[in-house]
Amino acid sequence: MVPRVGHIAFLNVLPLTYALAHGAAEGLDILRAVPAQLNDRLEAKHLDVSGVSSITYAHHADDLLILPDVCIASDGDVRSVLLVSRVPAEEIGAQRVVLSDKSASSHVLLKIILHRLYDAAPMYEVRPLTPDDPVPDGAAASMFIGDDALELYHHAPRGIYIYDLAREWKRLTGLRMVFGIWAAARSFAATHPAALHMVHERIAGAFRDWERVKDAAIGEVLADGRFTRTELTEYLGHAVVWQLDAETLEGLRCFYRYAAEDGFIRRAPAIEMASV
Ligand SMILES: C=C(O[C@@H]1C=C(C(=O)O)C=C[C@H]1O)C(=O)O
Repeated sequence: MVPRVGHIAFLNVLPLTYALAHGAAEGLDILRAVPAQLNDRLEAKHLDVSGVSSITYAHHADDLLILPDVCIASDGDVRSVLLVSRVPAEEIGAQRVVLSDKSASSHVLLKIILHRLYDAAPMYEVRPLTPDDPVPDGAAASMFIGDDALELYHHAPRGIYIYDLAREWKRLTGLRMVFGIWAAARSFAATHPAALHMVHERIAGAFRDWERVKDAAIGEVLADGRFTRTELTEYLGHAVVWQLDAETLEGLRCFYRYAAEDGFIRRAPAIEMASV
């Protein structure tokens, strides 16, 4: 049996991208896609294990288990999850806000932040977005994630207000924000424990190896000229946090609690980890 594994096609998981390109993909069937697509594929049982949005687990906790040790989080500024606005956030009110169609967790995060910190209740619309046209006509603001957001962070258009949503979350809660997790289908975990162990070890091992390979890994992605070495070094392992430890789990529990309180999920799920 060849495990079907979803891989997030963003720089925020470069340690794993690098490992997969250097041997760790052997014996795995890898699907590379943005989080929203991987969420759908894991929910539809077309994948056995995947990097997904943390909010996906809250919607499907009966079918999924969280993999221990690894996640995509930040402790304050993350740089790649942004509200990009024509007006200060205090003035968004009931105007239109466009949400990136690549995301799911950050939709809920933005709604929590705008509701709790800025007393706003916008009309939300999910659409594809591009950094060339950061706030489409007719909208007051938009929300970007991933490499496009990181590009806007480093090349903010004139006259546009940029809010780092992980910084806003830290201001609201004092906690870390967990955007992404790795989840396994419960049915796969029950029937293929050895394969699950192998997949988890490949993923966790990639992040353990990061210090050793990071200069080479960053070197490989510099060629497209989108980011500098300094930008990527600061982003990977400083802004982005990959350890799913007790402190990070506290942030995840709080995210689920607020999401439930504000009506975006039915209830905060108990966090159940896969045994690997
Ligand atoms: C920090 C990030 O976290 C991501 C944001 C996600 C979401 O909003 O659903 C899901 C997975 C992560 O890749 C990012 O993409 O920049």
